[in-house]
Amino acid sequence: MGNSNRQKRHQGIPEPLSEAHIAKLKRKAGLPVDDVPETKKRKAPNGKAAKANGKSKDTKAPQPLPVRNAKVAKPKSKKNKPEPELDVDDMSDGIGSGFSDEELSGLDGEDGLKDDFLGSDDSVYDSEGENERRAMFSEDEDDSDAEEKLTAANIVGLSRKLDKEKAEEEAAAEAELQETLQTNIDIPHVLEDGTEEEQNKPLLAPDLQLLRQRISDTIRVLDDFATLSEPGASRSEYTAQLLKDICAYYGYSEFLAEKLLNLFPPREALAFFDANETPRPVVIRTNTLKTSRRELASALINRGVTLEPVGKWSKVGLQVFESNVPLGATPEYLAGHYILQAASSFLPCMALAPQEGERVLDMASAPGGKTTYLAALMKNTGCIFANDPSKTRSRGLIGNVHRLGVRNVIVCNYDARDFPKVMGGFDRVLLDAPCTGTGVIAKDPSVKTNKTEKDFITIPHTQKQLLLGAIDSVNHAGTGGYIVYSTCSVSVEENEMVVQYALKKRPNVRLVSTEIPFGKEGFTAYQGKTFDKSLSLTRRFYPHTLNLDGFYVAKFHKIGPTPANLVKNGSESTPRQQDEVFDKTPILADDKTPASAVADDDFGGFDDDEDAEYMQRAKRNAMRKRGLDPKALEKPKAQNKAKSDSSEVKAKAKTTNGSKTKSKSKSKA
Ligand SMILES: C[S@@+](CC[C@H](N)C(=O)[O-])C[C@H]1O[C@@H](n2cnc3c(N)ncnc32)[C@H](O)[C@@H]1O
Repeated sequence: MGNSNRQKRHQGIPEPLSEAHIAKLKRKAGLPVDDVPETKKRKAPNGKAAKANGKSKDTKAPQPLPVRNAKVAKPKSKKNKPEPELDVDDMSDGIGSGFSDEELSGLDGEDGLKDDFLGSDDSVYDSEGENERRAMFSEDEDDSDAEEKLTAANIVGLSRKLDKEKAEEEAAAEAELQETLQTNIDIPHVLEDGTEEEQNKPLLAPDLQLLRQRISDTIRVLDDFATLSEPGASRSEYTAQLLKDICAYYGYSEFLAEKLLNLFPPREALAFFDANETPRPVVIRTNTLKTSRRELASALINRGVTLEPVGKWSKVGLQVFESNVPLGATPEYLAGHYILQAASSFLPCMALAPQEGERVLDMASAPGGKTTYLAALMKNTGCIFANDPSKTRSRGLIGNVHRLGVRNVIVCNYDARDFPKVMGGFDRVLLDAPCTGTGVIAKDPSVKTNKTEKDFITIPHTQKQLLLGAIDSVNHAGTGGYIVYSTCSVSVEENEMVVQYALKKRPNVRLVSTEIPFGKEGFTAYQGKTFDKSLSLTRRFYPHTLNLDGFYVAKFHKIGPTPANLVKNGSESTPRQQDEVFDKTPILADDKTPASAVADDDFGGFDDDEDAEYMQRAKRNAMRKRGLDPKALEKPKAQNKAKSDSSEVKAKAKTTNGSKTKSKSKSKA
């Protein structure tokens, strides 16, 4: 079995829906059958080309003029390929473009996905051409025409005669077709009969096969509404029926099904709902801090694990095709040579592109899949603050950091909305935001029913606050100044609307390319709302096109400090940030103030006051770099002293109060 077939089976890209039935009906009615692959007909001897053109026997379709170069038929055949509205270009750019990874070649005997990833079969066009050429010189040709054919002078006349005949026959066929259209067309009966009350009765045991058929029929009608809709029925009636059936068939709340249905054209929506029923492939990320992909692949293959490269775009990802061993318990896993991770999780890290030696903040980091990837990209240099307010989830993060041999991470537990108050000056910030999870329904089907309208208000609200915090924590003047915002949701409320909000509230940031060469562009308009044009630089990833989790990635560049008055004046400011802006862009060592500029000129002279100012500035910078609030320096010494005196007294009092108190104060320390 080739890679592409395996990929299709395991990655669960939904099969395009069968059009055979409607094609049959259309042929019966003498309608052109544009969307049905004609593979079999093309292979038929003597290439009955009239059939391939969608004309039935009965319509006495004219024979086509002989075509010497059979390849002219090719574009037409291509047009006739089934069109499941999938992101073919994206697939070929991304996963499907062949993993000719030198590291892996020969390890599992697979060259990766081929160009026929979607099952296109160009070879049929060649065989069609061959048949047509043979028919042209066949002994069955009419001898009575032979003389005319051989007379060069008659060629023009003959050609005109044939053209005329052809035109007449075509006109007759068209008239017949119109007549058939009026009388014989088989319109699927999709809309439910009965009163509204009867229609709303829940189906106790829905017949899934019938439901599926009706969903397919409804989508066909919506695709070709003018021809296939019942007289007098409106498009919205069909859409309502589709929504109802999708809820019953896949088990979604009507609220969520409608939200998701609105994201796509109906046929693509069906592919999306189908893809949510199939698990995404198991993927492992090689921990390059400890091993290479080649070494890891060979070790796992020796253990009976069948692997495939995830894609050209990831030099570390390996897709697990089959495994007889538990992947979370192999010696390689325990030694930290890999982590089990969704391929989509690579994307925001790749977009952030942290550099060696930088200072990075991972704002919502547990359980650390992305933190540890960032650490590997930075080759364990620089410093990553891995934050997550959930201490329980942070245990997983700490476990991963240790297991994977990461040495440049500091774990902290803040609500990241407060982060700019805590510290700043980061070169890059990753905000992999908490979200509704509408991109990972395959992993967590409870999302189908447990997400309410309220969630799509409160969660985006938090996301907006977090994103402003991320922006205000970045140093615009250093090597980076980048912020990546990502969610595993496909909803516009959590993606484009959050990004649009940040652009409005922080004019000191711009969207830049994620540099991810696949995925769909973010929306620049949606349901009557328009967003900044630069939103097209953000990327949407869908399970039905790329077989990745549904995911969203936006990358910002900060080009200046946040104006201090901005939040106060903003009409939609969020409650937590109404009072102050905490832009922690640090004062750089080489910042010139008028005082220091004078000092430069006065080289050699010493001035105690000036030195004190320098020292104070250096202390403030050092505190910021250590993540401390430099305002603490400004507290009057006397007050500090009084405080420390009183705490000394308290501590002394405690030590005299027996061993229990002693151990308590020790553990506090
Ligand atoms: C999508 S998960 C992060 C996954 C993580 N980046 C990884 O790759 O392993 C979202 C995280 O946001 C955290 N979170 C929720 N509210 C938060 C807040 N106010 N500030 C920071 N993190 C928060 C959750 O605890 C959760 O761990």
